[in-house]
This record gives sequence, structure tokens and C-alpha cells, in this order.
Amino acid sequence: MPGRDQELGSYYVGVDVGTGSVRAALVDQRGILLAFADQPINQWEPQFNHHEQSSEDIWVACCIVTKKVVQGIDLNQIRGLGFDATCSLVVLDKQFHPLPVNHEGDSHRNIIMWLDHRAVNQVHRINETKHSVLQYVGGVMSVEMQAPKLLWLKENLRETCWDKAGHFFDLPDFLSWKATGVTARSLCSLVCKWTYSAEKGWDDSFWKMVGLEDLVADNYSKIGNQVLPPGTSLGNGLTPEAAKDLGLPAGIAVAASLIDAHAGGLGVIGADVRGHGLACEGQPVTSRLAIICGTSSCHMGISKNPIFVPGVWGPYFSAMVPGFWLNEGGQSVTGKLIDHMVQGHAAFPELQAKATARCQSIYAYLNSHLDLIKKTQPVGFLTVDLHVWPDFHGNRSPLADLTLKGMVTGLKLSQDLDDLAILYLATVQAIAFGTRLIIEAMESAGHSISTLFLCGGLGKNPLFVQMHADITGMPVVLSQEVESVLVGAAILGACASGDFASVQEAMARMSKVGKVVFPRREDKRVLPGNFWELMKSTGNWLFLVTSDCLFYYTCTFVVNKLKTFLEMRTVTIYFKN
Ligand SMILES: Nc1ncnc2c1ncn2[C@@H]1O[C@H](COP(=O)(O)OP(=O)(O)O)[C@@H](O)[C@H]1O
Ligand SMILES: O=C(CO)[C@H](O)[C@H](O)COP(=O)(O)O
Repeated sequence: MPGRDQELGSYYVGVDVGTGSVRAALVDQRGILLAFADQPINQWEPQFNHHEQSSEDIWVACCIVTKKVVQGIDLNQIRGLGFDATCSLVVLDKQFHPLPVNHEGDSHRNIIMWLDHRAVNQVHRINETKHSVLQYVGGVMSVEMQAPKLLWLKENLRETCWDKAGHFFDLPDFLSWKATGVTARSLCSLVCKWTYSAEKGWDDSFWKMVGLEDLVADNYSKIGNQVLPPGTSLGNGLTPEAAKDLGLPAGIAVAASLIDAHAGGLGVIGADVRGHGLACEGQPVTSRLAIICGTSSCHMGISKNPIFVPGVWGPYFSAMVPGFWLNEGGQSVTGKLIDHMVQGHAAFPELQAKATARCQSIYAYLNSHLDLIKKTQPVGFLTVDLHVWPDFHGNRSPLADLTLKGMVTGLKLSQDLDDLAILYLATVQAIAFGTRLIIEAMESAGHSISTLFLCGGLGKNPLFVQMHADITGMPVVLSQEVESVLVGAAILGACASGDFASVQEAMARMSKVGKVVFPRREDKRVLPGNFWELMKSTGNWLFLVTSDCLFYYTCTFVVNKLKTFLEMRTVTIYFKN
């Protein structure tokens, strides 16, 4: 086993279930990854905006990757196991068998994924109630959360699913149940996605008001009436059956889980930053923003007191770092958007062939191609005429509008590799501008952020990281371990094992700074690639032709009236001096 540190002796296994794949790592007490494995997972899209997965498939993938990372080591050295996963809804019957979440009655597909938008009508009705729990999800509930999905199941699959259901789990809690037989839910999933309050518990009036009173009637047994802080050791640890599946010793500590973005937050936010010249050195941890960038991006900022940020989820108490409030901004598709733009372009086959010939990933090839065509100019200048609005799957934050769509302006008739590279750049820039809008919203509500800690699959893309630094004007810290979400999952296992006194102590010991990417000042003169910045910098009039009428705004007015503007269904956009 290369790099195995036999002296330290105690290892933890972290399992991370992302949207596209399951990953596992064997991690030591210093937070160093000793082994890593990944396995893709199936997704089904039976109709547009319906996204489903299978809990059986996911568990099998967890077993495959876990067995791989512990191969060849003394299993007695493994002290704890932690899971994180996307916040998708798993449905099981009273005997814990999968139930179908689809009209086809396919019970193998028993997960409604987080990015599923089938419950649009239900979430509108929930938001119309203006119930006080909505204050704790940024003012507006997202269709990505669980209450609208439950209501959809009740209204659409009453006989085949709703009436037979015994257990509705968030995916992270399904995994900890599968490993231990304990049905207790993590405070993280219930607070962030199910309207549970860490201080007051469930609010009966909410569930009654939205038409889900049956969940209250049996004392919330189907959605969770035992709630534990993330990292708490569950029951008697790993059951013999799960131990056999995973290739681990029975009885090792298994932690109450976290949602994947929150595990990423734990994996990066507590690092010792001394000696890197960062503004957050010597400052409270609340000056740091963790950004977890995979299929989606999640912006995790913590505070000592609750901060209410319109359009940004939370404030959630103790949902990530114990004792701190969490605000979670997000962009519903980022990695998925970049993949979509690149793979859908006419020059994609040429890109693939050229990248393969050079043994490079398509993104490494595109990044070097941009360097070639930019000549002596900063790369950002390549997009002065091409702009992308990135909300192809609605806007999670700060506009909190699931109906928004994406836009591209400045297209030409040519579709060669240069055009693909520039479109890719404009997409990355637009995503980074989205992050800046989220940070601005968080700061105007009371957060004070100086440093970004970025991880997830997009952290492997240097252009994505640099654009986030340039466009936000803040340094971006990358962790020593690229797979920081897995470090977060292992931190949970380490806490459950009792080897660390607190989550904070484990975070400080196990997360480490790798590289710091500073903003490049020369790119600050022009910030192309973004509609808002273009309007602010030029003072142009913006004409919007919508499906029903024509509006125009000056840039300042648009920025002030952002929300009103975005409620329109935009068809075409023109700039005029
Ligand atoms: N080596 C890489 N270079 C550039 N981008 C990458 C690389 N690896 C992954 N990505 C991007 O990261 C995204 C997936 O990130 P990941 O964290 O694996 O997602 P998830 O947790 O949602 O499954 C992909 O959509 C892809 O755009
Ligand atoms: O809602 C979220 C966290 O609250 C995540 O975006 C969702 O779970 C998907 O994560 P990923 O993009 O890493 O697959």
C-alpha cells in the first residue's frame, strides 16, 4: 500500500455519494487520503425534469468502492465510517423495500433526485402559505427540498407509493440506516431539507397547512422522530450484514451523516491557514466561505448568530459546524452546465479526438487552447462579445427562482473549436459571476467574507478556480487533498469513533491548505462574460423582449429591480448604446 503510514495506526473510511458517482477513501488522522476509489451511478430521466436513482444501486456502489479502499490493510486499524450524499429523497415501504417514485411502477427507481423539478406546482402552493418555517430556507422553499416532493408523491402516486410508504429518508440518512439499522436522522438533512428546527423540532402547523398532516399523525415516524447531530455514533455501529457487504469489521463506529456539500464544508473550512498571506488568518472562521463545486455549486458560510439572507438557504443552526448557523447559497447546475455546453457543441467530437491524442482531459485541452488563442491579452478578454446567463435549471440563489432559464448572446455562424473554447470560457465566467452575486447578497445581509475555500470536481479545473478568484476578487484556497468532501466524510467517522473530542477539533487536525490562487489584478479592467457587469460598466440601456411585452431599464434600475426583471420570461436580449 503506497504511502500508508503504519505509525499513526488509526484509519477512517469516508463514503461520498455525489450526483454522478460514489467515491470512498481511506483517511488517516492527519486527513491524508491513503486510498481512493470511485464508481459511476445510474440516473434515469423518464420525463423532462424527472430525475431518479436507485438506492439498491447506490448501496452496491458504496460496497464496491469501500472494499477497494481497504484492500490489503489490517482491518483492525479502521476506527470509524462516515457517509455523505446528495439530498435526494429515498422511499421505502414498511418492510424497508424500495417503492416506485414513477408512473411506470418501477420500484428499482425509488429515489427522487435533488435536481428533480416535478414538484413545481406543489412548491408554489407551499410558498403561498408564507408559513414561518420558510424564513429559515431563505424566504422561499426550493423545489429541490423534500416537502414539495412528498406532496407530489401523495397527489400523484397515492396507491402505488404514498399509502404503502413506511420510510422517507434523505439519501445520507438512508446510508447510515443501511449500515447500522438505526433509523435516526441527521440534524443536517432534517434542518436543511425538511424544515426541522434544531431548537424547536417539527412544526405541526406547517405540515398540516401544506396538506401533509398524515406525517404528523404518526408522530413523524416516517420522516424521522429521532434526530442526532452529524458525527454522533449510531447504535451498535456497523451491523454484521453491512460489514459483510462493505468488507469492513462489524461493530466499528458509524456516524450520523451529512449532505455532500456540508461534508465538503467540514473538509475545508477549518484548515490552519498560517503562513499563506490570507486575510482570514487570525480572523474568526466566519470570514471563510466554503464552495463545493460538482454537478452543482454550494456556498457554505457560517455565523455565530442567525443571518437571514433573502434567496439564500438557512439560517440553519448546527447543520454543518456544531454551534454555528449556516447559510447555504447555491447554483443548481455548474459542472453539469459546463458539460452540457461543451458536449452539445458541434466541435465536441473534434475536441474529444484532439484531447485523446494528447492524453489530456477535454478541460485540460480547452484550457491550453484558450491560452493559445488569447495571444497576449488576458484570457478574460476573449468573451467581450459573448455572454452566458447560467440559470439553465433555474436559479437557486440569490434569486430563488426555479423558472429561470439560460441565455447565450453573441453567437456567430462559425462553430469551430475556437468558438467552443470561448463558449466554455463564458460559461465558466458566468458561473463565477453567479458566485459573486451570492457573496454580495450574503455580505449585504451581514456576512463578512474574505477567503474562499473551494473543492469538488470543478476544483480540479484551474480555469474555473482562477475565474472565481478574479471575478470575486478573493483568494481561493484549495485543499491539500483534492477529494476534500471525502475528508469531511472521514471526519464524521473519526468523530463517531471517539478519537476526537469535537467536530471542530477533527476539522482543525484533518483539513489542510494545499494551494492558494490569488485574484489577477490585470483582469479587473474588463469583466466580460456577464450581463450584469456589462450593464454596470457601460451604463447601456438594456432592452428585453418578453413573451408578452417590451421593457427597458437602465443598468442601475435593473440591478435594483433584479427580482422583478427576472420574473419575466425572457426571449431575446439586445444591448443598445
Ligand atoms: N479533471 C477535471 N477537470 C475539469 N473538470 C472536472 C474534472 N473532473 C471533474 N470535473 C467537473 O466536475 C463535475 C463533477 O464533479 P463531482 O464533484 O464529481 O460531481 P458530483 O459530486 O455532483 O457527482 C463534472 O461535471 C465536471 O465538469
Ligand atoms: O443541495 C445540495 C446540498 O445542499 C447539493 O447541491 C446537492 O446535494 C447536489 O450536490 P452535488 O452537486 O455535489 O452532486
